[in-house]
Amino acid sequence: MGDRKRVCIVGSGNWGSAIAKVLGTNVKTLDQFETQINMWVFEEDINGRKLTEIINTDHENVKYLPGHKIPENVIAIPDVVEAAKDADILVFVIPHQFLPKICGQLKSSVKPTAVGISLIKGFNMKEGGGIALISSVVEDTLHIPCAVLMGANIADEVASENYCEATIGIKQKEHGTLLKKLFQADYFRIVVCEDEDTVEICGALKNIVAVGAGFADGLGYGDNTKAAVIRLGLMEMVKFCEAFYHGSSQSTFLESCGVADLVTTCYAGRNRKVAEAFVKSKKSIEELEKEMLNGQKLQGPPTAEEVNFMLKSKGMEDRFPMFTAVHKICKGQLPVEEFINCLKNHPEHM
Ligand SMILES: NC(=O)C1=CN([C@@H]2O[C@H](COP(=O)(O)OP(=O)(O)OC[C@H]3O[C@@H](n4cnc5c(N)ncnc54)[C@H](O)[C@@H]3O)[C@@H](O)[C@H]2O)C=CC1
Ligand SMILES: O=C(CO)COP(=O)(O)O
Repeated sequence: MGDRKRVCIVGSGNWGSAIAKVLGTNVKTLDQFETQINMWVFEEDINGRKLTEIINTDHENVKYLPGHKIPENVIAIPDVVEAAKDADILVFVIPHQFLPKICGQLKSSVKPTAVGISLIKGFNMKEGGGIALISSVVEDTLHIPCAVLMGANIADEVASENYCEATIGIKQKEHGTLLKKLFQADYFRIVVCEDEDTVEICGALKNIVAVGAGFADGLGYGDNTKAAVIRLGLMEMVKFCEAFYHGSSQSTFLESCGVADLVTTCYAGRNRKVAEAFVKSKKSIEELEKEMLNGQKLQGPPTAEEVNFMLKSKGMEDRFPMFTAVHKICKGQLPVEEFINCLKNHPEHM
């Protein structure tokens, strides 16, 4: 029993709650893990009841994943330090903009032998310029290794147990087998890949492309246009890895974290949906996020801003016309009607 690993899920939004279902179910039958999983919940009041109390009593996250039960061995805890203090495996799954603050709170309390895995899609802007991977924020702040899990994983579909795949990116091969055991289910198939940076960058960048796909939908273009947006987006993702993260393997883009996540998000994700409404309603992205997502967060627009922060500082905006146009449109610096024009002279066509 002493060797059983304790798991803590840091986050309980739409994806956090779906993954709690996967992990809570898995640990009940695996002797490598303790059967209780702590889940940190950003506390809020829902019709006079605390969300932690609702999850611990009714076993459902009624706000962020309604209609799906969370196993009763997943315990919701409102204090992140308390939730994480004995954990051997920390699963990070919160909107990326909140991660630095949470890591700051955890800084001096996580086990030095713990291992992290980030399911978070986005980057972190560095104070002195440039951007950092979310996994490296975890590693640098908590001084533990951090793997990533990315894939074509719309949370509600995973919670419904519809067959899908995901990619674990991990540099420390020795932890890969254990993490795969923890996450893999009959309907959720995992491939472990050592090209961790590329896996993570794919997950972050595809949300920018999804915003572009939503713009194309909102402007009334059809499926050929959407396919072109997806393809050019993929080319920019590949080029981004070549320019800034050496050693990417082309085959990583063929894993679930690459092409598959792009496709699912460009057809069925929240970024696509809100971007389409942005074109049709003329409201701001911020207003629409509040109106349409009931507390869930978009990762595409802030990621476009983070990427632009770096591209602009390096004078490289022209080499990434889609990433640049998405950012400028979200910020009101470019009319959305110009989106397709920005793609007509893409470096891919020169
Ligand atoms: N939802 C999905 O289908 C998928 C999401 N992801 C990624 O997983 C990450 C987490 O996404 P979701 O679980 O969907 O989150 P979400 O979009 O449901 O966000 C809501 C969560 O953020 C929390 N929150 C709100 N304000 C906060 C604050 N100030 N500090 C800390 N937390 C706060 C809320 O309590 C809630 O748990 C994101 O990076 C997302 O891109 C990845 C794959 C699928
Ligand atoms: O990352 C996702 C699917 O893998 C979810 O994308 P959205 O945040 O656009 O819903």
